[in-house]
Amino acid sequence: MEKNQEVETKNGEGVEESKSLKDGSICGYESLHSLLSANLKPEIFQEVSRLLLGLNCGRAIDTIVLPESTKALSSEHDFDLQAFCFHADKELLRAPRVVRVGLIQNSISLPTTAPFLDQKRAIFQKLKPIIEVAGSSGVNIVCLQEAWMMPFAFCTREKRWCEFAEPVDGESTRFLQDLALKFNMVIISSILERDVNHGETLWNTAVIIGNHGNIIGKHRKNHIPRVGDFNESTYYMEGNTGHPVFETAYGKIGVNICYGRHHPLNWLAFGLNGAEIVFNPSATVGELSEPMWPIEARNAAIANSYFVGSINRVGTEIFPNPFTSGDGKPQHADFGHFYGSSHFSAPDASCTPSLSRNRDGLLISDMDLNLCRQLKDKWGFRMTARYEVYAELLANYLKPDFKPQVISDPLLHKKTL
Ligand SMILES: NC(=O)NCCC(=O)O
Repeated sequence: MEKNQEVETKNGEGVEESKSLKDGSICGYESLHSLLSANLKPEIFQEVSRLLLGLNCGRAIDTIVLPESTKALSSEHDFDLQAFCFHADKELLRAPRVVRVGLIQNSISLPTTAPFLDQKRAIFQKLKPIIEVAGSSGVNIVCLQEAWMMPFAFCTREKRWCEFAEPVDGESTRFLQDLALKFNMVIISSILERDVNHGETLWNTAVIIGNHGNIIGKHRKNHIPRVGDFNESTYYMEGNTGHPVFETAYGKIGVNICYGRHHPLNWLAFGLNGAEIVFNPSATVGELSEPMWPIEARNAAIANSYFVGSINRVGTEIFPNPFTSGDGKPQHADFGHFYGSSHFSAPDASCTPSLSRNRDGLLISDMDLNLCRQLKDKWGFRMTARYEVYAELLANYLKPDFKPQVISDPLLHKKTL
């Protein structure tokens, strides 16, 4: 996107007005990367990128040049399209295991006042060409954002939004199963689930659709936020599916749904179960979490020697009835801006630039999964970790009579003479 000229306007005091709050851009740029690239001298930009994005196999992360016809489709359907490649070192006894992975972020399509069925169908219609571009670009595994099939209405606390919930084999899954089969692609679909066999209970669930259009399994969100307007505990309970890793045709994958990314032990559990890629389908807003966003996933990728694919919703969703945040501030009708910025992190501490902060997008990356074991061999985190010590601490911590292990300076509470 071109630098938005409006950003130059000054307010009464001659202070540059921030456009970021108005259109979701960063001072008129779609992403931090595009802002830096447009404003820094090339040699300085290169050095800044090295520090911000790290190096993969000793050099800046490679981009993949996609065909012009693919780029034309992204223009036609107005979504950001970027493609990268994570390499691994060549091994003597193992062939490279390169998979192509995609992340899709999107805004909702119709206002939240439209009939529910129209809203859902409009999202399907918007996503189809993006998923098709992923499929025709050879993407093996694609992950959609959290609760992609509905507006993120959990801020409202209104129960009528529960109508969007679907069984694991419901309409949204069937829509994606056709695409998975057509493109021989694994699809991770994060939905609001209605478990009809257990009293119509609701869950926040990722459905893993195999490349033959089959349902491999599901995972339910482990950690439910109780922060800001994320009133999700009004709708569903903490998940009961553990930390499953799904062995697919293209590698072992796990799904750490949104708020689970703040819990290092949640990330660890997917790693202990052998995940090679963990997806983090999310819905989060700028004011609350943007400084955390580039750090947590990257840290998880480093600490657990796997790849992470982070996906965030995009846009501002406005609801019919205003609500308050219980903080004494005025009532409002939206969550704030979902800032997109989907990206990949690798076990060697490198990461891709982020997708747009204010537009739909498809991020593609090739990744050689051999990098996971290579980083385990290099850093040995699995060997240097002291699981038995942590296990003992956690077991003690869970006891009602737990006392924190604090050794106080004996002089601290002595009266001075
Ligand atoms: N959907 C969700 O869990 N959001 C919580 C906010 C955050 O974790 O940034």
